[in-house]
Amino acid sequence: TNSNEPPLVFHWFPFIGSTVTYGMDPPTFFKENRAKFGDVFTFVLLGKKTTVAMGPSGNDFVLNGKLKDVCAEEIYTVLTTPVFGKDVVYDCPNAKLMEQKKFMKIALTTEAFRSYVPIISHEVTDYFKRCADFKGKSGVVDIPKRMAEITIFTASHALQGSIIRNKFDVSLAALYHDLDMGFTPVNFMLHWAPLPWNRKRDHAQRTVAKTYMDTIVERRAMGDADKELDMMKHLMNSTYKNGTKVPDHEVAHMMIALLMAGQHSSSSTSSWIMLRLAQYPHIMEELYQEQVKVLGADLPPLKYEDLAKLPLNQAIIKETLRLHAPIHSIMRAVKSPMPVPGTKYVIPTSHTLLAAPGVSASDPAYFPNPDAWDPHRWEVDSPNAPTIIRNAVVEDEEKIDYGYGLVSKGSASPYLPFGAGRHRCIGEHFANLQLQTIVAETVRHYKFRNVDGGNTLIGTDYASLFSRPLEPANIHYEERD
Ligand code: HEM
Ligand SMILES: N#Cc1ccc(COc2ccc(/C=C/c3ccc(C(F)(F)[C@](O)(Cn4cnnn4)c4ccc(F)cc4F)nc3)cc2)cc1
Repeated sequence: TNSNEPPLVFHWFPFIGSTVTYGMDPPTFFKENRAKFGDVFTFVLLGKKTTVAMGPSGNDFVLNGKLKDVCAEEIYTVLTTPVFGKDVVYDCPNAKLMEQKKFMKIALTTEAFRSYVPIISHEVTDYFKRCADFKGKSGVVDIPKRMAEITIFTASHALQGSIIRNKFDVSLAALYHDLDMGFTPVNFMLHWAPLPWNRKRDHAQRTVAKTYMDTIVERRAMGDADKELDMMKHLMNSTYKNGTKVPDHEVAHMMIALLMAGQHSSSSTSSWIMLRLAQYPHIMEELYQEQVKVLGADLPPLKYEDLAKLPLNQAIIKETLRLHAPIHSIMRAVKSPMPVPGTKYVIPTSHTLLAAPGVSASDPAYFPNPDAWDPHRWEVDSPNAPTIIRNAVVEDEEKIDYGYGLVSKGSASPYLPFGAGRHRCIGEHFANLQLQTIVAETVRHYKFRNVDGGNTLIGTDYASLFSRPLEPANIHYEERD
């Protein structure tokens, strides 16, 4: 390596480099090499020199990089464009993505959220009634499979509107599965290869996009009779700054992108939540008591306003995302040599940059007893409260507007499950609403515990694009009388 490049992780074979050790368990790989080299080091990932920049300053370096220095679409487009479709997200200039995020964000209003809570509650209750795996008063269930179904129904109905939800019968669900097959890290390399899953992906993308485009035509014909407050309706009526209306195919492709985003992130997170509640049944009991105390023993149907009155219910999602963030590696291409502040390193354009916000989220310097899943740590006076809260240093987080509203730069924060800066997530509030409603509804129906009654937790599968629990992950459920 040149004198001013970061240290290179030792590896035996060129091209393969550290791909396998990294790919099997990224967090361990990051932690072990951080101990050796500090917050900035380089490793070879499928023949590409990849420089990791960790800790709050590393997160800032990568996530708040200037447009002239770092590029997301160059890395991600090979993976996302065949799945989402052309002209959206990473298949267009960043300025166009910023406008698309503005359209998406405008549709995610409080008024829309108010209508989503009963929709999601109903989908969850209905699912538990219909699902064969939950038919007995008690039993064992493979929870990730069930949560994948619950999230696709709740997300498609709320985010995509009832017409698409009703089309999510067997056919669309099967097509969604084929689309999903193309959403794998192997396609960072083999996206072009005429492999069976890539042909299925391409057929599914065309078919799903056509279903959406037919629905757009259907709804346009309905005119004012169509009262639903969903994303599709809003995107159909959006116009770019240069005056052009969003074309139907771009609406369809953005809807697929949002479906994929929402599905993978929420089904992984909700699976981890349920596994953690089975690991710690007393927390599930506390959640139930919190609702009884705040909403009354008759537990009236959940409303949007109720969610803000259930702090432990909210803390469950925060704590689960702290230890189980679905996106463990955020990557950028380097477009011009980048000096790393406070070091002598200059990252050349031949490298890829990688941010791993999850590493600082389990750093004892910021989170005492970091590996403990302790939702109470988010209460201010808890012994495990994050350092930033304990010092009551309420950083007036720097905010910046990239064209889709003010977002926190998050530059000093050790907890960034939704990213930060230009590419920050716009689905955070929807995800929290969806997950909080699913959890609040579930604790009303069931008590969970590990099948063996112990307090172990299953391992993580890092081989797919979003880290998620290894499967099958069985838990024991018992109907709450
Ligand atoms: C627990 C749930 C979720 C988590 C943890 C999550 C996480 C993230 C992260 C880390 C990023 C930044 C990616 C990068 O910088 O390369 C991101 C971006 C994004 N997410 Fe999410 N997300 C979640 C749910 C959602 C949902 C429900 C939607 C849509 C309704 C969504 C849509 C997006 C979009 C459009 C971006 C912008 C990508 C860009 O600007 O390059 N996400 N998300
Ligand atoms: N051999 C081997 C071998 C090698 C390596 C490995 C493991 O290596 C890696 C490396 C990097 C990554 C990156 C994850 C990654 C990035 C981007 C996206 C995304 F773009 F898709 C997303 O952000 C997703 N998203 C956002 N919010 N919710 N979902 C998104 C944005 C907008 C949008 F509209 C829709 C979206 F859904 N998704 C996932 C995963 C695994 C294993 C094996």
